Amino acid sequence: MRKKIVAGNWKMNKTFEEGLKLASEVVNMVKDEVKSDAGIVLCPPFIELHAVSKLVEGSKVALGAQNCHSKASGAFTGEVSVEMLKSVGAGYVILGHSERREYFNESNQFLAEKVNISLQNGLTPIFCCGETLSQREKGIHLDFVKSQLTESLFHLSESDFLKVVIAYEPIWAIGTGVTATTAQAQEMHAIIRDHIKSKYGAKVADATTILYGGSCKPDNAKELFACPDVDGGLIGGASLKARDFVDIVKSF
Ligand SMILES: O=C[C@H](O)COP(=O)(O)O
Repeated sequence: MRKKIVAGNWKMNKTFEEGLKLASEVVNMVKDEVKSDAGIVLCPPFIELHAVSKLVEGSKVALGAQNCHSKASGAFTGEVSVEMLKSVGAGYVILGHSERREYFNESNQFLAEKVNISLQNGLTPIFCCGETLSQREKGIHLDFVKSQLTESLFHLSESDFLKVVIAYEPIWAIGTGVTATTAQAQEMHAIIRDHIKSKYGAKVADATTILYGGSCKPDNAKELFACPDVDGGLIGGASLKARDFVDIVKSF
């Protein structure tokens, strides 16, 4: 049985105090209300990672970063390495989010380097993929997403690939309030799984966790998570409210 996961990507939101308050609320609600063994991951901004790691210690909640550098260390002003992330207790790192692809020109090849260094240091990449509205309208969305996976992940050995979590995030659904329909989400998730199968075989494809992201909220999470190939969510806006985030976690 593959792992179910709900990860909250806070993006560039919450001051230090606000972040600690949100994390505490999530930890307390999870303790009282969540009975499932779904993975729960909080991905705050870098400056909150250390303090949030203390708050989640001993709970069901794991910690993730929103990015890392592709090199181990060195003269890269303003950047954060995987070793630093590990040292503050991060277990996951979001890579290839469409916002980083768009605003920081991150290419599939560059992301492959980040995937490699994350895996070498024991961090689980949450690798994001997804198409624009115009790609979908042109009917090239399925091939586009497949190429993102091929170019950033398919050089990995089977054992390394098995450590990666994939997040399908249609760009047109991110922060827009427009969610993919269950049919659209299921179609792409099945295509992704099939693409993995063509490279690594059915056993690996079946074991790969594929999350959905894009305006996922408490009122649509249940139907999205009920899709056979949707294994949870990468949540943006709704992860900024503890009640909403935990309600999404409870949607399995
Ligand atoms: O990483 C999260 C996604 O970009 C989804 O964001 P959203 O839930 O605000 O649409």
